[in-house]
Amino acid sequence: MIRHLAKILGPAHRGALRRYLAWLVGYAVLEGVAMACLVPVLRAVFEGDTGRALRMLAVLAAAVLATCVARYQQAMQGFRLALATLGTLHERLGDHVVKLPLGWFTSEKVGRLSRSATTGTFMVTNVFAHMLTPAVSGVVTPATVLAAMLVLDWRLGLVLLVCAPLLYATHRWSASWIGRSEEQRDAADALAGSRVVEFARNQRTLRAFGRGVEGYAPLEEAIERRSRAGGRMLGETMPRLLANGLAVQLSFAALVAAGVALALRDAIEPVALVALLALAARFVGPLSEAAGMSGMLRMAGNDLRRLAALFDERPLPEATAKAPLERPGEIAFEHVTFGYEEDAPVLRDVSLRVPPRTMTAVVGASGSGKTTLTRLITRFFDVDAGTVRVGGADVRELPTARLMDQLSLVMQDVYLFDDTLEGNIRVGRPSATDAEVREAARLAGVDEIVHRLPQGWRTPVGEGGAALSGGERQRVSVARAVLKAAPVVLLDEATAALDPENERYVQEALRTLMRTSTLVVIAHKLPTVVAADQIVVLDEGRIAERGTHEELLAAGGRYSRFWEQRRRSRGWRLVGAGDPGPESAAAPPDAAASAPFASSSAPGPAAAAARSDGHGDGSGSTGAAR
Ligand SMILES: Nc1ncnc2c1ncn2[C@@H]1O[C@H](COP(=O)(O)OP(=O)(O)OP(=O)(O)O)[C@@H](O)[C@H]1O
Repeated sequence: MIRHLAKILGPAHRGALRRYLAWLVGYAVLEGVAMACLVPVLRAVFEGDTGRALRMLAVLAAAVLATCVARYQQAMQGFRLALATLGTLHERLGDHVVKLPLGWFTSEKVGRLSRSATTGTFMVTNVFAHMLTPAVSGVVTPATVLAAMLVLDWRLGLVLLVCAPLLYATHRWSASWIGRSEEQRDAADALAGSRVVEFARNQRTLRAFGRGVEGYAPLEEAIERRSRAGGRMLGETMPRLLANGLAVQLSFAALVAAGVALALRDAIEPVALVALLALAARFVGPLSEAAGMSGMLRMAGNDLRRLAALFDERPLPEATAKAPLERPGEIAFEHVTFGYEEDAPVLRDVSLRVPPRTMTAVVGASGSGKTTLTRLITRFFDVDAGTVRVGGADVRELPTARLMDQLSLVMQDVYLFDDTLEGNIRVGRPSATDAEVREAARLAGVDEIVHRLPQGWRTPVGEGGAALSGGERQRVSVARAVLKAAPVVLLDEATAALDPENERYVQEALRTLMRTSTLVVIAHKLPTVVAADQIVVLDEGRIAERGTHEELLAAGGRYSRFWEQRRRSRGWRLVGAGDPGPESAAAPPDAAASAPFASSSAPGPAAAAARSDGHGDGSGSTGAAR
């Protein structure tokens, strides 16, 4: 836990952390010493030695005072560290994640980051403010009491020493069980909470399908799991708490038995025995307090581990020297092999040159590696073998900012900031003039949206662009790319989801972009594929074919087979899976035609393509296969 805290706080607070821990340990030792001082005081009182009693009382008072000072110091330093965490952790997290490769930002990892930035930060502050003190004094104070006992009466100290491993083992055993079951109950609580939110969020869908609360299995299951976890926690906690108590009682009984045996043989004075037993009773107090916090401590430990793991994520090596961009706008893949997992290449020995100001359409079945190809250009990940070049320079030798200056991205999942329409386009080039922003918007067809919106350019688009349709968001994204005018534009042509009007604007903007930029398009639409200067057909991570539309048709290979399929698909219709007849057609004939390279191996679950003559083979797939 301490190691994780040091990592989370960063080098700037390591000194403060060390000082805090020193005060904390000092406090726990002093607490034990103060308890031990009680023994000589009681002895002197019972023996009627007032002078010695007063002297020992003064020592006890000094020990108590020192304990108070140490307690105050460690509490203040703990609060200061908690405040420092609150003040700087988000900034440190931000500084760190901004250096991580873009490929790191999967939805799962972003979700984890968001949890760590909220509950994790809260937990770190809580650890300093409330948890570390009982956790440390639960070990250090009993150890000090034991040492004092050995000094004051080695025989009773020895009995305690023999009992200590039993107490420690029982404590660890029960704490880990209690912690685990509290953790499970907490996880079940969190799951039930998120299911309720999900249930509320999806009311429209659920009601549309006539599903009430009693019919929503994930929520029912989560509630059931939560009550099971609660019951299990009770069932598992009680016997372990009892076992813990029993170990304490047994140890105490052993100590009393040994003390009485010694007293009967006059080997110890009854007064001293009472005082030592009082000290022994203090031995178990901090242990019990730490045991009571075991669940919280375990959960805090998990949160700290997750936060520390975030700081362990390593950025890709950043180039310091600027490699010259000798061939601006050119992209080259030289024998590139890459896989997300070891020994599972997704791209295999890919070599490709995209000349400046040309358009390359990348096509291929779902999972063939099209998106991965574009991710390597943006250096989301580093290649396993070979080289990816942008503007003639190895992307690994370009500082991130310089590489990003060369690229514009228009991807499927367009994210708009909770800002005005204008502000969202300006993201493409913050220094652009108003006239340039308007021109980019006009080219991408955004001005047409502006006229319809109540506050025109100043209309807020809502978080994530919620106030706009998917097609409109895509147009804003294209406008950003037009405004940025980067030498290379990477575009995932998600136009399968666009209506004809949106699609027309996007196609027009593509033509504009082609005049100034190199375009690499993950193509879904035939007009894009046909207009491309070169078409790259990917098949299981390899370039299966490359050439112009005419060249590939003439070659009579995979591309021409897809083309032929498209040609025949003019008479196809989309029917629901399991639907017996072609007459329940759901899409216009050219819906299938727009996705010539949708997967033939994995047709979409919701729709299967069938020829209108009833001989469907599924290979036409859906237009929205991506
Ligand atoms: N972040 C990731 N981690 C692990 N595997 C991944 C990741 N992204 C993609 N893959 C896998 O890599 C392979 C290629 O994926 P990629 O997205 O490049 O294909 P694609 O041709 O773009 O497919 P689609 O047309 O369906 O989007 C697939 O098998 C996919 O499951």
